Amino acid sequence: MTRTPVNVTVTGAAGQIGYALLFRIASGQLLGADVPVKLRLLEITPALKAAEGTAMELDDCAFPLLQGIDITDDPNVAFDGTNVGLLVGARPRTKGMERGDLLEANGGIFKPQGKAINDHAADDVKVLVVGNPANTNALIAQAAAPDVPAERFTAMTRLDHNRALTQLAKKTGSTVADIKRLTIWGNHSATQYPDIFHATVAGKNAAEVVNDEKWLAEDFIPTVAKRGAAIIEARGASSAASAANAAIDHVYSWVNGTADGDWVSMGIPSDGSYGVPEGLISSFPVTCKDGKYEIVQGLEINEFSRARIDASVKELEEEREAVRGLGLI
Ligand SMILES: NC(=O)c1ccc[n+]([C@@H]2O[C@H](COP(=O)([O-])OP(=O)(O)OC[C@H]3O[C@@H](n4cnc5c(N)ncnc54)[C@H](O)[C@@H]3O)[C@@H](O)[C@H]2O)c1
Ligand SMILES: O=C(O)C[C@H](O)C(=O)O
Repeated sequence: MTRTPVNVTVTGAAGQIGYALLFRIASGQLLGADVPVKLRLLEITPALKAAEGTAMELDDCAFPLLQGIDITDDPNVAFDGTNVGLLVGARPRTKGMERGDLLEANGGIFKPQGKAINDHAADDVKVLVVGNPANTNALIAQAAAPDVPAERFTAMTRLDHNRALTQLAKKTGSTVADIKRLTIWGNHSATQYPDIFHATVAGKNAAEVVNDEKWLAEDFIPTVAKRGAAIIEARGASSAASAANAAIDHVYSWVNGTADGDWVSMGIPSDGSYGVPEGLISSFPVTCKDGKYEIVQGLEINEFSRARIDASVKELEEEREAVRGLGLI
């Protein structure tokens, strides 16, 4: 049977993450090796030509699953019939810009995009916000889309999750495939909390295998939380291929499910679980099945973890207050 193509919209398509992402989507890695896709590329007007260049290269790959590419600078066109929206394009922080300025500039992007999703996307639309500050940008887009179920708006913390997997594997002399049930809590920012207390390494409790709270507090957590800045320092540009890879992982898990006995981290609207105020888009451990995610319940949160989750959640609350003050939500 011929499958109906899935419409995937990528914003910021001419940017560096866009370049690392589009070819993987078109090759079937986002949704599955048997799922045809149509791509919609949204860019600002001056970057349309660059997006056209990328589209030419996509054509030149002759991907069997790629059934069309549209390029536009109009969010209403870009999100028309969209099933999966990857909101990558954002305003980067520039010199002299305060956090409030950044939130305001991004409000100008994510509010109209949220409205366009509300008015034009397919009923089953799933949204992943990658553009920073990702959690609060997702909140802005979600607030502008009251007709779309709130849980369809998610923010990316899978890159942090993947970073934490590798750091823990290195510390324990294992491979990432040996590690399960790791969690990123909170904001995709330096306050995030990578939690290994429920994780396992080859079936054994990771915190017990590590048995080194100093390493956890002074090495592992800051290394993961500040990895984005370390990449910028080393590369002279922010992470791109690893960010695109995490976006692929996030959507693939959401659509195709998580492995039995394991979970992933996603920034999702809180239902109040683990004391995270309802509605904040915060990272949680989730399992996915049949295109839906569920927060893993019943985890015991020790004092060490509680303080760190609370600190990151406090930052998210402050961001929410700031965008509320700007009339963005
Ligand atoms: N959540 C994460 O883990 C994570 C990881 C890496 C990067 N990021 C963030 O992802 C974003 C994109 O990163 P990048 O390296 O691709 O940046 P980039 O500057 O290379 O590309 C961004 C693109 O977005 C476009 N853009 C700007 N405003 C737009 C709008 N209104 N509509 C459509 N497109 C628009 C720009 O023209 C540009 O081509 C940044 O905000 C970055 O901080 C997030
Ligand atoms: O840290 C950044 O500013 C970029 C990105 O969010 C990352 O985590 O690599």
